[in-house]
Amino acid sequence: MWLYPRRIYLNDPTDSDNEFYEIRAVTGKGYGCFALKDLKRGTRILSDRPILSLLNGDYLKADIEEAFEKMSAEEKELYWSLASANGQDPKTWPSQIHESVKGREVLRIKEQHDARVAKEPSLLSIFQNNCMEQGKGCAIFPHASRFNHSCSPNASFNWNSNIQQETIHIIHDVKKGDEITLSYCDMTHEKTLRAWELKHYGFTCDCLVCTSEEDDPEGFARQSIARRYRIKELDHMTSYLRGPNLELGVKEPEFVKQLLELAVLHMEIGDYSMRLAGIYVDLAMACEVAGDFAHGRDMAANALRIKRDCQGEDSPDYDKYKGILKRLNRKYKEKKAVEEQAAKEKAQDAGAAQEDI
Ligand SMILES: C[S@@+](CC[C@H](N)C(=O)[O-])C[C@H]1O[C@@H](n2cnc3c(N)ncnc32)[C@H](O)[C@@H]1O
Repeated sequence: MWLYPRRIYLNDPTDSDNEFYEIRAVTGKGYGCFALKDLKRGTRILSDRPILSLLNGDYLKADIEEAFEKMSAEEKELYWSLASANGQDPKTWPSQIHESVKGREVLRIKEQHDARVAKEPSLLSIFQNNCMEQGKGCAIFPHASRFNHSCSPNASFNWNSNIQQETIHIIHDVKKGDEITLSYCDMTHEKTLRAWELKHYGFTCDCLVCTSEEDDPEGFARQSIARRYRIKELDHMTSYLRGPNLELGVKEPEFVKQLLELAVLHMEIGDYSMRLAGIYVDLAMACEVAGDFAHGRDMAANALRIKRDCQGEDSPDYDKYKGILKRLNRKYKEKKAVEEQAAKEKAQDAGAAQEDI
């Protein structure tokens, strides 16, 4: 098995050097990644090292140029082979920057705009189109950059700081030949917002969620809109009661029901992400506060499974998730033992009472 690419490829984008997927040209999308075999949820298909990293997320053109100069000749060649979203129509972008935006941010916006509408690809236009988060900064990953977008993706990406690599995991079972996709935007957002988030990549998404018939009340698109709307509504209702405020949340009669509904909606739109894992963690904690350790451990087991499937057992905080499950398991067993002991004593008392009669 060769999960970690053994080399970076030289100006040949179709050389994936990976046993799980191959890279092929896709009409209208440049290249894309296609499964070489059936892949199960949770499979890590890639661990990728950055070729260019920036420590700050608010990078300027000069930061990229400086980092580029430090790269090897091979890496530079590879960088220029990545997709660029230049050549966009300036009329489709706002022509003014709001007066509340100041200093460095003004320069940043101008530089990025110029790179997008320029005729030729540039270091910046390529960076904008391919960069992924790396801790507090961002980076270019040679292999992870080849995955196309879908608003209902079958894989997810994550910077794993423990192993200092970008990982990609399958989040829905994939059939041999299927395209493997990531979501570049927040997939829980509604269509117009998603389109805005994707705008700088210079393409219009044609995935099933974006294109299916919206007029059909029973149709996939309508259901998808309704689900995403309800997710926003439930997020709004529950967010201030979650995490550190959970003890308050548990006192709200509808809170646990709302979190459960939120979990189901995320699964229905295919969002098996860390957000879903977070909902299950809160549900586990809420059950713990309420003394319902049986359901608590089920919720904690769901959270751990999603964490493992999206990020792997070597990801940061994996042990924290495991710890929650372990603690709830222990509390469940202790409570059960106390209940069984109480039941035994009650039965003995009843027996003794019988004998007295
Ligand atoms: C990170 S790159 C992905 C790999 C790229 N297709 C390539 O050939 O290297 C992002 C670019 O891929 C293309 N792309 C990604 N997802 C797409 C989609 N769903 N529809 C059309 N183009 C897409 C766009 O050109 C976008 O700017």
